[in-house]
Amino acid sequence: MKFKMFIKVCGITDKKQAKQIEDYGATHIGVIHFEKSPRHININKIKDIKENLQKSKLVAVVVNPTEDLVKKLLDITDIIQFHGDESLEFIKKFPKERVIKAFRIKDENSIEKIKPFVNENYLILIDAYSEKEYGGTGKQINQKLVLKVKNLTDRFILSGGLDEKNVYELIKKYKPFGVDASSKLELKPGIKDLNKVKNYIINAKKAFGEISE
Ligand SMILES: O=C(O)c1ccccc1N[C@@H]1O[C@H](COP(=O)(O)O)[C@@H](O)[C@H]1O
Repeated sequence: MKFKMFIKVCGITDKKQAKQIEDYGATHIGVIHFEKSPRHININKIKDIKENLQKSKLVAVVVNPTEDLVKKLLDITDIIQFHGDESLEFIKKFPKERVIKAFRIKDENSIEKIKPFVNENYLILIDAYSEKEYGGTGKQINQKLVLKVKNLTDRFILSGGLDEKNVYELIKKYKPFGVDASSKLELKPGIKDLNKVKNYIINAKKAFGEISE
């Protein structure tokens, strides 16, 4: 299925919240399967969330997983978001249309690492770099580096510190293929503030021209 726009809300741990966020119009719902994250949920909880969704795609976020784990997650979700240091060789083992490769953008060298994936037409996501955590930090990427990614490809998902207040402006500025937000929309890790989520989705839809301003 092709999406006209890509609006993802990540770090969901509760099936009722997942359904509500789908009803607000998110095209993608993200769950974290990484034990070191405060948003980690197990396979059974992921299945529960998937069963409760109708229109949106379920994305499993993983960090340096084994091949077996990815296969297990592909059976119960739609897309795998590789958010660690996975090699191109490793992610080539899985169907390209079901893969998002995330990059934590620190400096020019980070941009170089993206190139082979862009050349092979992978859908990429860019997030801010943190020394301590792999993601979900609420930090934004340096502007100049976002523009360098933009020079490489238009087909990228912008992430890192997005919320209901900045998403409109950031979409207008960088014209990404899609957006993704997590920690800035939370009441506490794993639990979303649904008002913020609703406004984030409305503002993203306005910026993508999906609804009138
Ligand atoms: O959210 C997490 O805990 C997490 C853990 C490990 C890898 C990725 C994680 N989240 C991803 O981080 C980005 C940005 O999040 P934020 O909006 O800045 O909080 C997003 O793609 C999440 O999927």
